[in-house]
Amino acid sequence: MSAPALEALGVGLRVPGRGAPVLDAVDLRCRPGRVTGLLGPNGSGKTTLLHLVAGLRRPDDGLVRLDGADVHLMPARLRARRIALVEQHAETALSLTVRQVVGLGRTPYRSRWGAGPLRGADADAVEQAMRTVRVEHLAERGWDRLSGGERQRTQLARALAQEPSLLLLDEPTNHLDLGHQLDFLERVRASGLTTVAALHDLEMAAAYCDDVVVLDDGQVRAAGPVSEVLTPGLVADVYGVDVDVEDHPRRPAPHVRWNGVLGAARPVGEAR
Ligand SMILES: Nc1ncnc2c1ncn2[C@@H]1O[C@H](COP(=O)(O)OP(=O)(O)OP(=O)(O)O)[C@@H](O)[C@H]1O
Repeated sequence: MSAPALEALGVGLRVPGRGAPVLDAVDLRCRPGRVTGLLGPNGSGKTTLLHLVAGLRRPDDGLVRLDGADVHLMPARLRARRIALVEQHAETALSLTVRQVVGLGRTPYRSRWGAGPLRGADADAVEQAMRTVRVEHLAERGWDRLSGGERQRTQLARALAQEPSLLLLDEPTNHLDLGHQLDFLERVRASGLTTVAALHDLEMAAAYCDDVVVLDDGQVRAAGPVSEVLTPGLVADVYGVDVDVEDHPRRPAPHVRWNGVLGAARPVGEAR
C-alpha cells in the first residue's frame, strides 16, 4: 500500500463531565486521492474526529499527520491552504453572495491587507470551483436566499476554490435530493482530492468510498476497503440493523439492503 496521505495515530479526546472519552486510541489511514467514508451511529465521534484532523481541536493523545507533517504543528495559514472542511451546518454572513462565499476559500492565499475584489489566479479559482459544482448561475444570489442544497453545493465550491490537498466533509449530502447527492459525490470523486467524508447512508458509502472507517462509541470498530468492512455482522453490531449486503447488479460496488431494526416487534412494512 502507498504511504497514507493522512494518518491519525492513537488519537484520544476527553471532555470534562463525560465519563467515556469522546475518542479513544483512534487510528485512521487515508490513501492519497482516495475517498474514505467515516461511518458510525449518532454520537460515535465522527464530527469530533474531523475537527481534530482539520486542526480545529487538539487531541489529548496521539497525533495527526498530513503528508508526514504534524497538522497541529503547522503554521495556521499553511494548514488553512492545505485542509478544507465543509461543516454539517455551514453558516456564513447572510449578506454575502455565492461568489463572495466561494471567494472565502481564497482567504489563506491573500495578503493580510488584500481586501477588495479577487483578481488573477484567485478569481480564476473561484470561477472554476463554481463551474465544477454547477453553482455559477447562482453567483450573484445572496446566501440568505439559497435553499439548503444550494448552500451545501456553495460550501463545496468554497472548499474546492481553496485548492486543498485534503477535503473533509461532514455529512455533505444531508440537504440534497437524490440526483444532487449522486452528483455531489461524483464531483468529489472526480476532484481527485484525498477526502474523508462522514456519511450516514451506507449505500452511498458503498457506492462512492474506496475505504471506510467505522466508529462506535469513540473507537474504531473496523477499517479497510468497503467490500471487506461493510458486512451484515458489522452493521448489526454497530447500528442494530438487519441488512443484506450483495454484489450490486449494475455497479461495481456492494449493495446494502436494509430489512429492519434488529429485535423490532415486526419487520418494517408488515401489516399492522
Ligand atoms: N465539547 C463537548 N462536551 C461534551 N460532550 C461532547 C463535546 N463534544 C462532543 N461531545 C460528545 O461526544 C460525542 C461525539 O460527538 P460527535 O458530534 O463527534 O458525534 P457524531 O458521530 O458526529 O454524531 P452525529 O452523527 O449525531 O452527527 C457525543 O456524545 C457528543 O455529545
